[in-house]
Amino acid sequence: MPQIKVFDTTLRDGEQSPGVNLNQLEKLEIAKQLERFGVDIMEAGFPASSQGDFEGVRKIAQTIKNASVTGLARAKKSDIDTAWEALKDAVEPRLHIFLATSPIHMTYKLKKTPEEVIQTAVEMVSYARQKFPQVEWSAEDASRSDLDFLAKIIEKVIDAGATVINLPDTVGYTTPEEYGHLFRYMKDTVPNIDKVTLSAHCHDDLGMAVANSIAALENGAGQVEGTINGIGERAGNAALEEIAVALNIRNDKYPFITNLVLKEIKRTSDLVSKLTGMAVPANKAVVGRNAFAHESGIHQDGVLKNAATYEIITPALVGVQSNDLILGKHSGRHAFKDKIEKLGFQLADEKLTAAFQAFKKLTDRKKEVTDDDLFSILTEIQTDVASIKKYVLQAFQVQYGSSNLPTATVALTTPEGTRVETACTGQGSVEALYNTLEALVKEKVHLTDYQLNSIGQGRDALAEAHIKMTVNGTPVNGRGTAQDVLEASANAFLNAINRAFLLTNQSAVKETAQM
Ligand SMILES: CC(=O)SCCNC(=O)CCNC(=O)[C@H](O)C(C)(C)COP(=O)(O)OP(=O)(O)OC[C@H]1O[C@@H](n2cnc3c(N)ncnc32)[C@H](O)[C@@H]1OP(=O)(O)O
Ligand SMILES: CC(C)C(=O)C(=O)O
Repeated sequence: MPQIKVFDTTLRDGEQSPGVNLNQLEKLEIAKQLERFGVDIMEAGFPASSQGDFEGVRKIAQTIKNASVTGLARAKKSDIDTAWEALKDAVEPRLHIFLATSPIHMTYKLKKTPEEVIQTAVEMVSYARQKFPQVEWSAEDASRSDLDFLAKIIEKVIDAGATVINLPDTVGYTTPEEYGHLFRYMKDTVPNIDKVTLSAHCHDDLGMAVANSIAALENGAGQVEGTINGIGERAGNAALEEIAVALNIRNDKYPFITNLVLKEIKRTSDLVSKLTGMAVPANKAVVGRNAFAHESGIHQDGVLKNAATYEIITPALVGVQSNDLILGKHSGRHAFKDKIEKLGFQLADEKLTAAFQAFKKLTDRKKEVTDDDLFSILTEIQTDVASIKKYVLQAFQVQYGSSNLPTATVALTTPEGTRVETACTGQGSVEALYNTLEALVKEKVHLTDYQLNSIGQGRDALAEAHIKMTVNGTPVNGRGTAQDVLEASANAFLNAINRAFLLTNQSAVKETAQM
């Protein structure tokens, strides 16, 4: 059975989702989880696009040992040089250069003739090969490019040293039949095509990204690109977890193998959703909350008699477990450390102590502490930049009644260490709380989105709030977890402001990432 390579771009194309901004610690946590998931290549960012992206790619390149780390570059020497500085310490430095080949992109965006595009692509790939052992070249908007022009440029770029040729459906326009034909055509037409791996990269604008990716594999692609939960520019990219499970369950039809560890799917999906603030729709294939739920009587009856009547994927295959009860109130540090390592976390001593204290505090308030609860606490602590001065919630109280005006009283310590407190009203409890927090902080904030979810099930489930706001005009996300919804909301508000400090103080993230 042909082995195909899986190229994850959650940290680059996925991060291009509107409203997503990950800091370096968060990117590093996702990268470590992608390594556990078994991706062959991970695109860690676009190093020339910002100092933060450069540092994030560099840290991931230095840390990840079991996957090839790559970064994106335009067909420009300065982008390639910057990418080399970020990637040179990777186990197998790899560059991803793109240049558009469709008439509309060449004419209006690049303002280049087709001959100039060929010349630039050839020069830049050969320049990149002087540094990088692996160079992927992407013909941006390949699916709307002229087939013969595409065949010509691909042949020349391969001669210039490209090792992978990617044919993206950049705007999500193609159909499975057309996209399959594109790959077959290049296989049959380009004389030196067997020297390289062909790669598929699909967007979901018409809801066909996964089907198109699989059509490419059936027609000669040896690599498939996508993101976790299908996040990405506009309607997103092909969802890697869906491709992985489709290839596994329908191996009779799609006889390809990958290095992916399917039981890491759920955890990878949860982590990406939590850190990006992009909730997974309940009905999403493979990882949605309802993917394994059976609601109607006839289905339930069938499943009770034989689960295979209505279940083509077992929850265990993708790592969805019945929430095991875990450590309790009287558990000690050793058992706790053992458990968190099984959950895939490695915490430095200081963070381990903080995690243990948070766990103990939770056992006082919550009857059952589940793997999901622990995962949430540990992710928060692992991605906390302890060295930065920040706002800390000291205490709060909200008075709410159907016949009086909701009022919140809040006490905080400011980044300078001063305790401040005040009270404000609002139309509802959250508004009263947010008005009070806004009155206490110096920054000018504007809330643009607010979402509340529960982690796990049951009345005592932890609450998780995700918000989007602008802080002094800069868009940031915030998230907060607590047993109480209002406390989770307050934490999310302060988390957003504290994360905004990080955008202006990347060195603090760098120090913490080194711990
Ligand atoms: C299909 C994709 O997903 S491609 C990746 C898209 N991702 C991103 O754009 C996110 C990161 N981008 C950024 O931070 C910024 O756009 C930067 C730093 C890369 C560039 O910023 P700026 O220098 O301000 O340029 P801006 O983004 O406005 O315009 C892009 C320029 O790159 C050119 N360009 C676009 N693609 C390429 C390419 N593949 N190779 C060379 N030049 C290119 C455009 O023609 C334009 O050039 P011009 O200024 O001569 O008209
Ligand atoms: C850079 C390329 C591969 C891309 O993201 C696209 O074309 O969608």
